[in-house]
Amino acid sequence: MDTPIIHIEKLSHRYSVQWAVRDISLEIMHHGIYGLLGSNGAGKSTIMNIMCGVLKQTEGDIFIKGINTKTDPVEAKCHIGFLPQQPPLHLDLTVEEYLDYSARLRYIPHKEISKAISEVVERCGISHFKKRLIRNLSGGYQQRVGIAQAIIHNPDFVVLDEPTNGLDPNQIVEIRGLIKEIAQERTVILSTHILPEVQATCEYIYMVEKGKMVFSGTVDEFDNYILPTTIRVSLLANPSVEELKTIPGLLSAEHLGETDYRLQFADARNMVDEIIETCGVNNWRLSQVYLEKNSLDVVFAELSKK
Ligand SMILES: Nc1ncnc2c1ncn2[C@@H]1O[C@H](COP(=O)(O)OP(=O)(O)OP(=O)(O)O)[C@@H](O)[C@H]1O
Repeated sequence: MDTPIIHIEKLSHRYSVQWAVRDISLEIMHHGIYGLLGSNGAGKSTIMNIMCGVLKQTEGDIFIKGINTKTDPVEAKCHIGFLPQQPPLHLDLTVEEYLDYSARLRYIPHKEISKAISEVVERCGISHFKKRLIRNLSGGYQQRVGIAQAIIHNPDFVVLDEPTNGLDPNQIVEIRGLIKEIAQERTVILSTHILPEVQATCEYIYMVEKGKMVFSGTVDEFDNYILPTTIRVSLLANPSVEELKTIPGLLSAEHLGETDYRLQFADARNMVDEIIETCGVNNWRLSQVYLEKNSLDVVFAELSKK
């Protein structure tokens, strides 16, 4: 069997007396973007800091490509790239000087540093700013430099803590594009509490609340976490709500105005066929029918209560 890129086993962490992370386990086998979701104070940064070896866990183990971060931290860190919530930039260095410094920290052999810098600035779209002081770059470009330092040693596993925080909408789109590119050949875990970000970038979601894992699944599974119970229909024949009660399984119906109705079921997922059939038999002239899904905000709020 292949070795997972990251394997977390029963991770717990306590700051003095208070547990911030409790019994988290997960395993990632493939490249792509994985979202770590959770409200403020849920434990995301703590988990990420432990994954990257910035913080030593109270209990549990983390293996990066089979290497235990606790017993072989230096070897494990060769495979990890990290962009913390506060990018560790040196504002008075140029982009090139800073990346040279980052490369040395990553033990890239001296002869290979210049090539590594050229490749990473190209990849992150900052070649034209190589000689510029970091303090004179916009927030979006500073974030690109932060991502560049995280991947300069070509790690398989990259952790990005709220990578689009504080950026304007255009910069957010650009940084998301860059993250998608780098995730083609790596596993990227990013933390956020911005739900559209998860929808726009992630393939898989882990959600933590009060330090515990409350959800693990695909974005579609997250989307469908709360059972849809309502279906919207447009009926050109304008039947009365009373007449609609012949639809099998219907709990209640509401007339929303003009030709629009909301139909309520215990579980609305498989009711569309029944509705189409009943509308046909009664000649209600169905012109539109769709399942009303819960928004990601509603799912997030529901999971936050767990
Ligand atoms: N150094 C620390 N000492 C004591 N408690 C801490 C420390 N760092 C974090 N905590 C506590 O641990 C819990 C988890 O915090 P953490 O920063 O990991 O959450 P988070 O999900 O990253 O939040 P945010 O989205 O606000 O960054 C919180 O209750 C926080 O107050």
